[in-house]
Amino acid sequence: MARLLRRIDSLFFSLLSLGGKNPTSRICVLLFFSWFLWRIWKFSVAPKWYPNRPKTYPYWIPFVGHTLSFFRDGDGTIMRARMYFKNDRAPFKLVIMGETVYVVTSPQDTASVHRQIENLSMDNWIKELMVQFGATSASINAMWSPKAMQSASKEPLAHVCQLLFRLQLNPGEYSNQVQERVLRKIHERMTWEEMPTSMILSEAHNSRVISLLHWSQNVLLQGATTSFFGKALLEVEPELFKYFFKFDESSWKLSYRIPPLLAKDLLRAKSFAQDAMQRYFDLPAASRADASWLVQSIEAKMRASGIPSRDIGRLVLMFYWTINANAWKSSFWMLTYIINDSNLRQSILDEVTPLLANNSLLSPVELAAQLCECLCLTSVYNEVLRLTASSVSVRTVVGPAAIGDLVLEKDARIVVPYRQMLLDEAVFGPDTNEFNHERFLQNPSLAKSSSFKPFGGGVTLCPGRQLAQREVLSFVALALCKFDLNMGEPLSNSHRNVPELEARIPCIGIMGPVAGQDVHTRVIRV
Ligand code: HEM
Repeated sequence: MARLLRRIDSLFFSLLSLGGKNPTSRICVLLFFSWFLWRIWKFSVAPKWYPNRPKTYPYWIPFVGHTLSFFRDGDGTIMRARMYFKNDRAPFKLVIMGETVYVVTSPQDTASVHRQIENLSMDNWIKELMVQFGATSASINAMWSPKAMQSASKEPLAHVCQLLFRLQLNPGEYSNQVQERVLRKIHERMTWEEMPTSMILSEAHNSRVISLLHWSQNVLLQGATTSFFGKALLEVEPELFKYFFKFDESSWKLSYRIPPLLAKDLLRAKSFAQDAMQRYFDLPAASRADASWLVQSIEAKMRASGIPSRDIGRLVLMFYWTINANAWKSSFWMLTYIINDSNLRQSILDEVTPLLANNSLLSPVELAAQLCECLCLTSVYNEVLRLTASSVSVRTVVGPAAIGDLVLEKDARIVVPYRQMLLDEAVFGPDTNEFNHERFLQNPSLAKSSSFKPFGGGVTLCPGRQLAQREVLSFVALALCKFDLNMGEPLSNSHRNVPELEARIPCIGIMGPVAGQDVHTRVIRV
């Protein structure tokens, strides 16, 4: 050891003499030497010194780490890191804006993250999001502080809200009520007369060319917004969807705390949507009596904790985002793939037409339940989720925690990017980057694979997964059976037969198409 130190010492002085007498060159040499030592230590010595810590994917600039490459192409960065470590799928470390982020890419390690409920917590991330959503510290304290404990179980209000969501959405009486409302709304909107004019690109007798993007957005958001919030929210702000979509497109900047100067688009859209929410919560309760049990219960508990309308609006926008960010995108991708393949479309029509012919006998919930039994339709749904979900779970290490033999640093962040498993060739086959509607049909057990987790897992497993599947399948079946859909002639450069998936921008749910790309569909009244 002493010899090594003497060598470094003499190397240091030889390098310093290289800089000559000029102070600037001496500083440069010194900086280079320090950087060189840092690299050797960080990526050659430390991994051997601490074999029980996850390895760091090498980077060039301290603090900056992988930030730039991650924001340019998050998924690509994670994949390159996985390949650098010979695809052994052991957890590894990235450095993003100076912060340690452990990345977990195997089903076994994901299950281990889900099991360590006490020491790997989601709370810090939710608290940060609340700050990013602009709630005051007094309201955030009210959501988390012991003073605001709401229930006999002594859980903070933030956890009570999570429980309320699960109660409303997990199968049971409350879930039936909300599903009935959402699905009925979707049925009402899927008629020739109810097509919003904003999505119609051209019109002739009994035939229209429409934007598939706007159709899926409009129907799915109308259904969920009026069912969860009642009529008043869209009456208070008829332009809400426009700003919500702008917000959703740039919402990744919020999750990654991008400075306000580089996030003006996000901040403008967010403030507009929050203002609408505040005006909604300022209305007398009687004019919002048709809101869901969930929204009424959350509001009552927040008011009881002294949270004002302004902050209720800010916090509830987070919930609105969770409810509305994903299902319309799955609907869009499903219809896109189906109308591009006439054999597939016919197979699905063969399955669903008899069910819709009995439509008058079946309630929307009963119909949706039967659609979920259609093998071809659900295989397409699963394949769309597999190919387009970029879902992540985010946790913070708050107590002693390990994954296998690897010990995790306290306060570090853990990210589980499920896409790394959803595209695993060893599980899903060599054509894993392609849409293959027969994949789940030929091998139904894939839907139960531990690598197929588009809805996350553990205690935070998405409680909205049943509603999501039912609304998406209802929309797709109604679109195919009530209209004759064909690929429309392109009316602008935005048309693509199959748009590109926006996989570069970090996303924490279903990915949308690249901005400006759409599908122009000819819809004929039948
Ligand atoms: C295709 C559609 C959807 C996808 C892919 C999806 C995905 C996810 C994922 C991956 C999580 C887990 C996040 C984590 O572990 O940290 C999650 C949580 C959640 N999702 Fe979904 N979701 C979808 C639709 C919905 C819908 C329609 C609703 C509500 C109506 C909903 C409500 C929630 C809620 C409340 C949570 C938080 C659960 C908790 O923390 O306890 N989701 N979702």
